[in-house]
Amino acid sequence: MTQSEPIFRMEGVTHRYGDLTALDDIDFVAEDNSYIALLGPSGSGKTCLLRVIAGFEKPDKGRIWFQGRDITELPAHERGIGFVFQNFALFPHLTIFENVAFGLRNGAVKVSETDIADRVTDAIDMVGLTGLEDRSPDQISGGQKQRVALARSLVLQPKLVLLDEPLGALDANLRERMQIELRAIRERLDVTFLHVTGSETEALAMGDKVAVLDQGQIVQYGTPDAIYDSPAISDVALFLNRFNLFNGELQGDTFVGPFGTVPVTAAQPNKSDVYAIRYDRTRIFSADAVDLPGPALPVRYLASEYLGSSIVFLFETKDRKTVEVDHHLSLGEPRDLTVGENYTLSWDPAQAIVFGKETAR
Ligand SMILES: Nc1ncnc2c1ncn2[C@@H]1O[C@H](COP(=O)(O)OP(=O)(O)OP(=O)(O)O)[C@@H](O)[C@H]1O
Repeated sequence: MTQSEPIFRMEGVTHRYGDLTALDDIDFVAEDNSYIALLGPSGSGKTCLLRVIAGFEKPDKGRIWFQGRDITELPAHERGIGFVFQNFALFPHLTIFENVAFGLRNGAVKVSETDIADRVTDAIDMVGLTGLEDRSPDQISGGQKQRVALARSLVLQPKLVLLDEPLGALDANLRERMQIELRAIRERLDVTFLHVTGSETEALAMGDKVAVLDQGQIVQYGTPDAIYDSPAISDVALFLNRFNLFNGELQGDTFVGPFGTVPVTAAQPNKSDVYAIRYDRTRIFSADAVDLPGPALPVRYLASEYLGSSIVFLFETKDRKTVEVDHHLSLGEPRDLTVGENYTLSWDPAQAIVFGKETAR
């Protein structure tokens, strides 16, 4: 992948629905030829952001540039930005071939029948559907419909394609396969994909970069590694679903939490005081262990779940908060635990991330 000039840029974009600010002063840049995942919880403004970029909604404030041109006032059909909807939105009365050809036949620029045939054939080949051209949408599977929707967009040779939860309607197996295919298809074309998802696993697996949206603001934008290793605020750590988060109080260079008072060397600015430690960095000790690597959190063991390459252990603190430990099986067999028994959880304090209303002194 090459990272070059941004193909797309928005500055200060705000969009309101009545009193509700769905997009709040968003600055966002998308590089040419890259896969960007847009992650956020339900209602954070993901769809609204895509609709504003596509031109289906006009922002109340701010400007949008695409391929060096200000497109803020340009209607959707003149933007040259592709859009793949979650529900595929195929025309049921048209064949697969005609569904893919639709944009070429109905676009502003007249395209010859020979060119239509060539481009549609190429696009259908690109998404691996050669041979199914004459079927109708009700004669193909969900995954194949998704590919037709993608081919219909790619045939117009856009430089930016917006995908709104493109894998949301597929079952888990197919979703994983399509994740790999979507990345492979994009890599073969000189195109940027902006892929909206509510799934942190999907965002981290697919994006060259991930933008995290929260309450209409992009709160973090970086590589999956950077987001995973250093979430900017505690809400990002929460969406990632890989951190135990403890509320408490940051007092100068100590944090007072359910594990007692522990020293803190640095804290990230946040709306509240939160201590975060990753599931896979939390370790299990017996209740009376003394030789701990760091803080001591007393817990009761609840249950475990086998996930193939790791085992997830669930515990409960005294104030009934669930705490998770991920034990990767490459580290060897985990210890035997008894449901209902007390244990101590601990971790290397250097691996914790502390968020605070005031930064640590
Ligand atoms: N047409 C509309 N009129 C009024 N409010 C709207 C409209 N569309 C969206 N909203 C509101 O704007 C906010 C952002 O909505 P949006 O659909 O962009 O969220 P989302 O992140 O895509 O959520 P989801 O993952 O559930 O689809 C929400 O609070 C939503 O209720």
